[in-house]
Amino acid sequence: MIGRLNHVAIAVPDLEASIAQYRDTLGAVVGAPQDEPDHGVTVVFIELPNTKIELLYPLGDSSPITGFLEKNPAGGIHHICYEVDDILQARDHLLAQGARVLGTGEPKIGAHGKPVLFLHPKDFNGCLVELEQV
Ligand SMILES: C[C@@H](C(=O)O)C(=O)SCCNC(=O)CCNC(=O)[C@H](O)C(C)(C)COP(=O)(O)OP(=O)(O)OC[C@H]1O[C@@H](n2cnc3c(N)ncnc32)[C@H](O)[C@@H]1OP(=O)(O)O
Ligand SMILES: [Co+2]
Repeated sequence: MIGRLNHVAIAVPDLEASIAQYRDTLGAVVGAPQDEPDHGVTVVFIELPNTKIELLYPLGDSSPITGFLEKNPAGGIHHICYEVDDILQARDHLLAQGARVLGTGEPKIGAHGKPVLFLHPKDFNGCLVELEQV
């Protein structure tokens, strides 16, 4: 059911410093910061030849990454995103398997303009999973 790795997301405490580090120290192609108010984050995509890195920084008063950054003040890997062909079919299969789909259970439009869903990290070895329909 899951396909390609779409991105690995890293929550960061200082977005400008992380942008400079990926661009100047690691020599990567770094995109412009993009506010995602529906998700409570500002994102920056870093294009790698085989996948993307998504830098995450809190946006607004109730960002879903605030608690994570409090527990991990230096930042850390926050989630991985797998591609799926049919997100509703994937969701229904996962629910039938006993996995917990976060939020309302209905896909939201993600940073690439495509439907996304999140799965509870406690159901996947402590790893928050995002699914993106491509
Ligand atoms: C724009 C879009 C895109 O790419 O298109 C995005 O990615 S938006 C990316 C941002 N959006 C999201 O993350 C949406 C989905 N996330 C959520 O609904 C939430 O962040 C939860 C994953 C449910 C966590 O919520 P919250 O921090 O309030 O819960 P909590 O502090 O009570 O945490 C419950 C337990 O889960 C653990 N926990 C929390 N966040 C975690 C993470 N990212 N990875 C692994 N474990 C995590 C906590 O340490 C805790 O474990 P212990 O009990 O053992 O201490
Ligand atoms: Co993501």
